[in-house]
Amino acid sequence: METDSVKVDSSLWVGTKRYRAVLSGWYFNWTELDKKNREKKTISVPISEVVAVAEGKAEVQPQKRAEDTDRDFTLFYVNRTRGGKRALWCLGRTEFCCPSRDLRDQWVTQLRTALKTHCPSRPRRLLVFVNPYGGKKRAKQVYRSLVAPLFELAGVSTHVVVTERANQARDHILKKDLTGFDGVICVGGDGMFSELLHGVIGRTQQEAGISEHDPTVMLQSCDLHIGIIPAGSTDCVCFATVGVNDPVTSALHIIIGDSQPLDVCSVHHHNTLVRYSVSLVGYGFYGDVLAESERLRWMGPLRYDLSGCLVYLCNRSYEGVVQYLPADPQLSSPRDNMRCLSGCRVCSESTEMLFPHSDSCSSLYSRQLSQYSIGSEGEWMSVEGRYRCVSLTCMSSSCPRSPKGLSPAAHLADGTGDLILVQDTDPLGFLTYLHRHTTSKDQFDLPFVEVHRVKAVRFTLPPGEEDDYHDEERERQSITEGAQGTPKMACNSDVESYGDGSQQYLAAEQEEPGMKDRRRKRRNFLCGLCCSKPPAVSVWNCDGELLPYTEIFCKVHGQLVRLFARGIEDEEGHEENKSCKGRCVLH
Ligand SMILES: Nc1ncnc2c1ncn2[C@@H]1O[C@H](COP(=O)(O)OP(=O)(O)OP(=O)(O)O)[C@@H](O)[C@H]1O
Ligand SMILES: CCCCCCCCCCCCC/C=C/[C@@H](O)[C@H](CO)NC(=O)CCCCC
Ligand SMILES: [Ca+2]
Repeated sequence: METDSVKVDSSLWVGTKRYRAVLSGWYFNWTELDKKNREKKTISVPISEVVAVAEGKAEVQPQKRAEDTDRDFTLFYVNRTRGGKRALWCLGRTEFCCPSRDLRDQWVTQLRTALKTHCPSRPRRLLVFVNPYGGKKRAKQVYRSLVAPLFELAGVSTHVVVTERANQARDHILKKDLTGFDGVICVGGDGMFSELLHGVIGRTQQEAGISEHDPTVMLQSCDLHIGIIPAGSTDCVCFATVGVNDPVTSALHIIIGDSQPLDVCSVHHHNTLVRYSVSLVGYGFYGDVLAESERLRWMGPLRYDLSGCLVYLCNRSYEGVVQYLPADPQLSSPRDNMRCLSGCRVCSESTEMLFPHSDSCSSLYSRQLSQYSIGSEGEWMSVEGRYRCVSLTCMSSSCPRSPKGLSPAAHLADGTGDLILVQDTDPLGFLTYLHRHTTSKDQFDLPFVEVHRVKAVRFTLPPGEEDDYHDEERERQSITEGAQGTPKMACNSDVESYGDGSQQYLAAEQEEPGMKDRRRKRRNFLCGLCCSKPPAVSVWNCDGELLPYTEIFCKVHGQLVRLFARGIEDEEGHEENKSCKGRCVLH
């Protein structure tokens, strides 16, 4: 065996075939040799994608891990397969047989040393929240059978909390001691992710002494990583940041410590924080669909399809004034067909602009303040109209229902969001718009649709609509709350004080005098949509939660949080990998 600080090289057996194995720098390669020692194909695994190195003929399941034949070692690593068009990750496993025990021990030691040296930022201890009621209610099973064995194999220790109520995960992160944890994980859907998002951002701002309510403030970026094991109904955040909603793929991204920054939008009402969003702040169609679907929670993921059809048939549109602060058009555009893939250039270049070297931080801060100050009207654009829907998304928001998403060219970490305005149109036109979310046709190439890349958005009702608005808004609030009252599944938007009570969100139950009386005459939402006088206002859908306010201000915070993910891998790259079941083969 040839050994120096960077290279380990020896002959090994895999089954009946002989290989030349080389550990060099960032890669472990093994090349098949024929009887005349001629090199055939090489399999190459980056050290960053090695999950574990075990002595003997080891298995993933610990109970089967006993066989320690003294010349063998087993390598576990990330392997790529294909799930439809997308790349799924699974666990690769190869048993190597060495000529001697001594050589086996050297290989195991060197590979483990390489792992420690090259992968210092892998999580060692994780706090895991499992929502037993999300999606198809299979989260506990998914975690126990698919994820926990992988964490154990990789030596990641966990503290697991099976939630007993909504907001338990958020409150835990806000209030409990998190010393020693390298990340927080949710096993559930977008709602559970949102709990972690609010907990992590809230806690970081509390510790930094920053008020979350002030929309002009630059929030502190969060160090604690968030991981998502998808087990929900839409799993949009997982799908849009990983490319698939597959628990094993996500578990492997967590284990190898991938890190993907993510833009977050803060939503304010009268200078008070209402909620944070990453995937959708949507008024009109998406708000109405959510409001209706909350009543149908018992149906599970199918609730969105039924409520989507019902709301579509109601043919609603709403008036509004939309003001927006455009992002720099030189950097990117929502219609440039550039997909945000792993290692995205637009996102990397944005990092430098979002976080320039510390000495110029104060000037950036004052620049941002002036950009977002309500007085800098020069840069703001304003449009008024009647809309089928108004949507703001910080990322593509692709999901299994819509594989390219609300805005296919949006970026995960460029500090901007895409504002999509769909003006009132005939039912066929709107159906065409919706249908294009599921095909390769451009959903923005329609005369009644406009899209803008923005940094902030303000939505108000047209002058003169306020009287109607106040009645409708209160009615909506009571409906929102009615939806929250459905069995077990409370919405996130209840008011609670966190720890010292300093950071409190403005939410549904913070009601004005007279609300309780109005709530008594709660009416069926669908009836309100399809019969009698159509409502003048819709409701905002904020990442799957209904907002109790119509007039809102949204600001995008670039790269505010980090996920255990790496963005969507280039699909063409995987086409090449297909021949070797995902591992790179060099000829
Ligand atoms: N033990 C619990 N009982 C009731 N509700 C809970 C519990 N734990 C979490 N929740 C709440 O359930 C809501 C929905 O959960 P989750 O996001 O996991 O599934 P989903 O709604 O089916 O998926 P998606 O959000 O992807 O559509 C979350 O907003 C969360 O706050
Ligand atoms: C004729 C075919 C028509 C098909 C139309 C498909 C349009 C799909 C667009 C998908 C947009 C998803 C945006 C993500 C929203 C999530 O943050 C949120 C929480 O999970 N989900 C919903 O609100 C659930 C919202 C569900 C909307 C349908
Ligand atoms: Ca973005």
